[in-house]
Amino acid sequence: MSDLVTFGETMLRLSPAGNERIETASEFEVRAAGAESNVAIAAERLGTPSTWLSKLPDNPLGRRVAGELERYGIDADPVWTQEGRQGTYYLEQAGKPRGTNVVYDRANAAVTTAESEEFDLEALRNAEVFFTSGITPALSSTLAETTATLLETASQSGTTTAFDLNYRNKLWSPAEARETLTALFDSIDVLVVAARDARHVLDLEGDAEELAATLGTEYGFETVVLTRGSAGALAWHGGEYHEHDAYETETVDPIGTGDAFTGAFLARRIDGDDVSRALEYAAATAALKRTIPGDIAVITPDEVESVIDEQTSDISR
Ligand SMILES: O=C(O)C(=O)C[C@H](O)[C@H](O)COP(=O)(O)O
Repeated sequence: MSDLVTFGETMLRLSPAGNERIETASEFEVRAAGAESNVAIAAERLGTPSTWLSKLPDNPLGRRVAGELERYGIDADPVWTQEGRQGTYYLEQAGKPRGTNVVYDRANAAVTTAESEEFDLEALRNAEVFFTSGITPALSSTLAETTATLLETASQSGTTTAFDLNYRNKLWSPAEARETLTALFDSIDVLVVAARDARHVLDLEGDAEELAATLGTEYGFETVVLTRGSAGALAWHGGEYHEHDAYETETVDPIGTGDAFTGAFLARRIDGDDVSRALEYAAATAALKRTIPGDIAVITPDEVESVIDEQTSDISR
């Protein structure tokens, strides 16, 4: 039985080798990548047994995804189907002035037809925390309904529900996202949201404390975690604020930073840490993730502790 159950799409991520452009690249690195499996793996690596629920095409591409996720020790428990595609995304990483670009190829992915009856709802009811993100309901109207049903099912059974707003501009408009996502808020206990999305998507104003408190009181969340990139994170919990700076990091691959942060935060909350300590852990895990290629936080608890204790060095020998 897993303490954390997550639900969402995992794609194959294809990135040109050696900083080539997508247009001209002849070699692509292939990795599994998806917000909800990234969160499950980060939590699992920190000692929280985790299950990822999804739907994959029963073909070599789907098996490529499941095989990679299993390697990290999570219970990858997808529904297998003969219909639908394996979603992919192409990632071209670049610094200023170009910036990183993502090209999605995920229409009609197998997961877009996933309905709640296809999943083991007992796993969800027995979990400590159920997690999904704002990407999932953006993928199809069926998935928007399934996301709502799974959140309600978990919530009604006393499972804590956690949600990362994860706004993706290439999937829907802020107004569409606001309408769909705010309708889910009633069944969500813990909201993680980037400060820019709180402003841009949820249409809120104010500084970080005002944004978090407005969300907490207006929607009745137990905890709101506002992420602010290199400016750190702020949490509102039961009317109190907790803040943590971002740790210094040399970025090799920024993708998956938010998921690593959330996976670590949930793992530590499940383990009984208070919000401040969980934030510290989350910030350290996020900093480590940025030093690792791929979406996935391949980290250990000792490494996270070392970042917190500032005992990291250039060479360990
Ligand atoms: O499904 C999508 O559209 C995704 O974007 C999957 C992403 O690779 C991760 O969710 C990384 O997101 P961050 O942790 O915010 O960097």
